[in-house]
Amino acid sequence: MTKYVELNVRSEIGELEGVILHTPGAEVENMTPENAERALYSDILNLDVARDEYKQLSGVLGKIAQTYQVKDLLANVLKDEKAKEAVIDRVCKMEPHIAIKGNTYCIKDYLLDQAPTELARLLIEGVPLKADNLTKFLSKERYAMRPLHNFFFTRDASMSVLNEVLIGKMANGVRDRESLIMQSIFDYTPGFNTKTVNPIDNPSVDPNCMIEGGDVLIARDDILVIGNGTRTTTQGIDFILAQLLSQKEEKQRHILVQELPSQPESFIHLDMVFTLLDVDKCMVYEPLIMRPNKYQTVHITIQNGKVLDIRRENNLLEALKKLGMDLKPIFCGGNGDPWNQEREQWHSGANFFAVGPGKVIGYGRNIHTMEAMNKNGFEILRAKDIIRHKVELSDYEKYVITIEGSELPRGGGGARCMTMPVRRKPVNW
Ligand SMILES: NC(=[NH2+])NCCC[C@H](N)C(=O)O
Repeated sequence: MTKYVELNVRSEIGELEGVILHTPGAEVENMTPENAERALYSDILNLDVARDEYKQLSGVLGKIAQTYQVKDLLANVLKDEKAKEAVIDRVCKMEPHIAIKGNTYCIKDYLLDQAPTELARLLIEGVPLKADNLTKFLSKERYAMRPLHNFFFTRDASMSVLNEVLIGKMANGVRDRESLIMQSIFDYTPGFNTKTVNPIDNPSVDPNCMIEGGDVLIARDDILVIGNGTRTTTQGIDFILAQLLSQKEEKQRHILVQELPSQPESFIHLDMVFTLLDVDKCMVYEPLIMRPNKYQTVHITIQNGKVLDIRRENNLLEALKKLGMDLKPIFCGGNGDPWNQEREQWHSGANFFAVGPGKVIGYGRNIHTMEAMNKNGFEILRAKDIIRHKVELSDYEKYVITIEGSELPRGGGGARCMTMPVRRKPVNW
């Protein structure tokens, strides 16, 4: 029996109680160098190695919190005939070619015939095109329904914000079905006891609205820090703002917006350059977050359903400090050498996932970052040693659990990108 936790996330660092994961499957290898870019990867991946590395992440998380696999959650939803039809209808609405009778790629009936577990697999791994006529035989497409290559980055397609789930409006069509699956999971799994908000269900939403979870950080229950770049547009942030305004809360709430460069691709999300580590520490890619540059920081203050104030700030850390969050930055790639900073940022060196205040997970390969963490009081513990009981987490107060990452980062992300927390304990600020 799966033990569900009620959804509630009010910080980036509160002790983790539940998290949604997706172990990379066949979808990760279903691409060629030529279409890796279309799949949003920096390179093609070796699945065996990727899975081995991933096991370190999921193994460690399994010792700390309740973990859920997307595929299991989805299969469970699909057991209900009504839910199954609704999910397939949603998919067909988003990818109409699979539903049009007579269309070469029509697979709707085939999908409806599948048992829950198999259907869940197909929805994630894709449905290969059966070459049973000339058009299909000559088609360059290998799939009637494309694989979701990026689903192991469960962070992006849905976001737990307090006790609701904001569904991502993905910047790239290849990730759209992920959002739909996440919405279906939360809509049809009563155990999470939550409500979903999906921009596309709102008829008046701006067509340029885009929001991905890698850009949305809950610094405190009254402060959202949101990246504005290639994946989350100003219209996306305005959608979130409108949601907050509609709640008409008496308490002041804040949105801090950080503009991001569009190049290189390792800057896709805010969590690639800024993550929270502890009540008083954060990880930064220093050239972007700390140094004066053209990427602006904007502070929006909301109260009683109104925008009280909207202004530019010098930088993110100063803005947070004004709100009572005085965070000491630790530099990705260490202090000093810009090459080390660039190299380690590229391999998701700033992308930490907190399992509690001062307790985080990241890639061990980024040695300069690890050295900086260690100098700031974090013990470096290998995930492998924890899984094998060579090291007990309870013996340490502040730590980084390191996972190996030679294949996983080629997909374009790190520990935060690969985790979608559903419940955290309150933080003692
Ligand atoms: N939260 C993150 N930084 N996620 C990284 C996602 C990487 C993925 N290849 C994409 O381009 O969408």
